[in-house]
Formats: sequence, structure tokens, C-alpha cells
Amino acid sequence: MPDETYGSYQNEIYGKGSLMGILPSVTTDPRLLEGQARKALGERSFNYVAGGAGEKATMDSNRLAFRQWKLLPRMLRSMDHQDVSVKLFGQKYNSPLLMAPVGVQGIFHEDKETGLAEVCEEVGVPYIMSTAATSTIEEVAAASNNGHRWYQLYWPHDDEITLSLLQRAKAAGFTVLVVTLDTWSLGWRPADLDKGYVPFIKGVGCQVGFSDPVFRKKFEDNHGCKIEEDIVGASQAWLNQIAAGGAHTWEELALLRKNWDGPIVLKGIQHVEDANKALEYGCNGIVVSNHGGRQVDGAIGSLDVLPEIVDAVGEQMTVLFDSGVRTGVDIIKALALGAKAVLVGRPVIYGFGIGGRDGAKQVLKGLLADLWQSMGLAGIRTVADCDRTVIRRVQHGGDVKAML
Ligand SMILES: Cc1cc2nc3c(=O)[nH]c(=O)nc-3n(C[C@H](O)[C@H](O)[C@H](O)COP(=O)(O)O)c2cc1C
Ligand SMILES: O=C(O)C(=O)c1ccccc1
Repeated sequence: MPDETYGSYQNEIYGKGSLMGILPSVTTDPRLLEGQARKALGERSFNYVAGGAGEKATMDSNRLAFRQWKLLPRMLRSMDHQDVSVKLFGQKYNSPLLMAPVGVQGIFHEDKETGLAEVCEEVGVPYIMSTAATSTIEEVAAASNNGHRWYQLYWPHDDEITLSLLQRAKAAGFTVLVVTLDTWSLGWRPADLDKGYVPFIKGVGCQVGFSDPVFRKKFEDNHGCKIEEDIVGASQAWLNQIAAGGAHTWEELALLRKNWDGPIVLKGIQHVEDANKALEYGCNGIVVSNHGGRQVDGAIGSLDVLPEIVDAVGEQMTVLFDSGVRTGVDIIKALALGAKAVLVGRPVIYGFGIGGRDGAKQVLKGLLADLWQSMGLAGIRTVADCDRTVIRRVQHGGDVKAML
């Protein structure tokens, strides 16, 4: 049962820490988390999650963008009825935090997607499942149980396969479709390129495709053998569907709109004109995101474009945010600039790599407790109260290296 106040994790750590000598096994310091994960994970898995495109300039920009906004805390306000719940697409959620879709979770811990989905249900955070998963749609749904789950589509080029994935996601209780637009091909990622590391080449992260009846039949018809008899060939065929072979177009969104009854959210929007187009093409929301700086190096910091996008479409559609969120105060800043909720990727995966289910749970609970504490101490009672009056932009951005 999720703790709906989220204040108690701090008490849990202080209480148990001082009374029983039990300390958290995953650091609560956002500056130390990546280093702890580096020690726990194999080199290639660590490089994969921590890596970014090019010289990581966009990863830096993501953090610097946060540093340029400061809170203006208010005092002597009763926080007796503090509430961090939000409503997204007519559904109430306990907090404005969502688990970002992250591929190949099985390379970070054997608990894989099913374990993380279970944890998300326990802490009350919606789990967004990636198409590049090491578990099937149906396995994740079973593990997520009564938890909120959204499905992230890497959009196959073959429409029949796309329709099959949508049908499976719907049947498995995924309520929101998140269509990622910025990764129709992998970015230029030196850390992976130098080690020749692509987990999918040997079928890792292809479980959604390999378990899909339409993809299976087409593969067998075209290759004259079963997937299990040619894993490398099947991996290539799956990758050609979801992460190679060119970008889709705005016009093609009609297929998704026609075949998905629930909300459709476009992930990877960084330009006001694209936000306007998302609206024009009948989408219900967007994630302002640069994929955590993993795709276009030198792209603008994600938080830097949030205000103008919110000004353009925030009244008509749900604007979500990700890329660079590391603390509770980061969440407050994104909300203050108009995001309705935020997605977090790497920090949770670091915790997951360090301690599987338990490690991921510590990170998620920590973020929620930090959000709760910081909102309260800043005098912000509800997410609705978290508007542009609670922050101010300053010129001195701080040293991003001190943070990362
Ligand atoms: C290891 C890794 C794998 C990812 N895989 C996916 C994916 O399969 N689908 C997707 O839409 N985004 C994927 N992302 C991007 C995240 O959803 C999110 O946009 C990004 O991690 C946010 O930035 P943050 O890590 O700074 O929080 C991935 C990110 C990482 C770090
Ligand atoms: O690595 C990523 O960022 C990502 O989004 C991805 C893309 C294809 C397969 C797995 C993950």
C-alpha cells in the first residue's frame, strides 16, 4: 500500500538509523549515486545507463537549466493538509512522479522490468514500460498488478506489428500510450561505441518483439526458421522495426490515433512548433524531453524550453517533463514552470543496479520524501500552488560539475 503522505521515509531513515544503527544501503546524496552505481554495475551496463550523446553537453545543459532557477520559500503557512497528488488525463495519481521508460532493464539487475514494475506499484508511482524491454508486455502487466502502467511505444515500421503491440498493451491494462519520437535511431554515444556495446544484438531487450505473434509469424515466413534458431537475425529484424529504418511522420500518427482509445502522449518534444503539431494531430499530451541528453548532443537543456512550450499548449494538453531531474526540488521547479508531472530515469536505474527492487525503492521513496519535505519547507501546500510565483531565474547558475 503506497504511503500517501511521503513524509515518512525521512523519519524511517532517521528513526531506524539512530535507534537501530540501520543506514540506507543506497546513498541519499544525488551527487554520490552515480558513483555508487558505477561500483555495483558491470562496466558496459554502467556506461550504457550513465552515457550520453557526444561530449555530454546536453546532459550538462539539463543540469545547468535547473541550477538557473531558485525557489523563494515562504514561512508561517500551515502545512497540515499538504497534498502532492495530481490528476492526469482524468485519473488521480498520488504524486507528480512517474518512472521513465528505460530499455533493457535486465542488464542492470536480474529483477528486470517485472521487479521494477512491482516496486512502482508498492510506492504508488506509475510504471512506463519500454518497448525495448527484457520482459514481455504481459509479464510486466502481471507484476505491476493493480499499479498504474503506461506503455511506451518504439513505433514499428510495419503497421500490422504496431497494431499488435497496441492491442496487447490495451489488453494488458496499460492506460496511456507514450510514443517516443526522438530515438528512431540511436544517438552518437561514444561510451557504447568504443566498447561496441549494443545489448539488443543478441536478443537482449527484444522480448516484446520476440513474444509478439505478428512479428514471430512474419519473421518465420521471411527467414524460414523460428526466432530461437536465429537470435542474431531476429534481433536485427526487430531493431529494424523499432530503432532503424528512418523516422515516422506527423501524418502517420493517424494510425495510432485511430487504434488507441486512451490518451496519447508524444515523448521527446523540444520545440514549440512540434508541441503545436502534437495538438493539431490529436494527441493528448507531450513529454518535454531530450532523452536525458542521449540523442542530440548540443541540444538545448530540456528545462530551458519548458516555459515556452507550456505557454503555447499548456492550457490545451498535458505537458509532462523529463531530462535531468535528480532531486525533489528539481521536481518542484519543473512543476512551477508548468509541467503537470515529471519522469525520472537514471537515478532509479542506479538504485536498481545497486540493489535491485530494494535499491530502486529507496531511490523512489527518497525522491518522494525529498519532494514532500522541500515543498512543505518552501511553503507550497499543493501541486496547484506550485506556479511561477515560487521560483525566480538567476544569472549565476552554479558549477554543474559539483552536481554530476
Ligand atoms: C539506459 C536508458 C535507457 C532508456 N531507454 C528508453 C526507452 O526505451 N524508451 C524511451 O522512451 N526512453 C528511454 N530512455 C530515456 C528516458 O525515458 C528519459 O527520457 C531519460 O532517462 C530522462 O533523463 P534522466 O535519465 O536524466 O532522468 C532511456 C534512458 C536511459 C538512461
Ligand atoms: O538507450 C536508450 O536511450 C533508448 O532509448 C533505447 C533505444 C533502443 C533500445 C533500447 C533503449
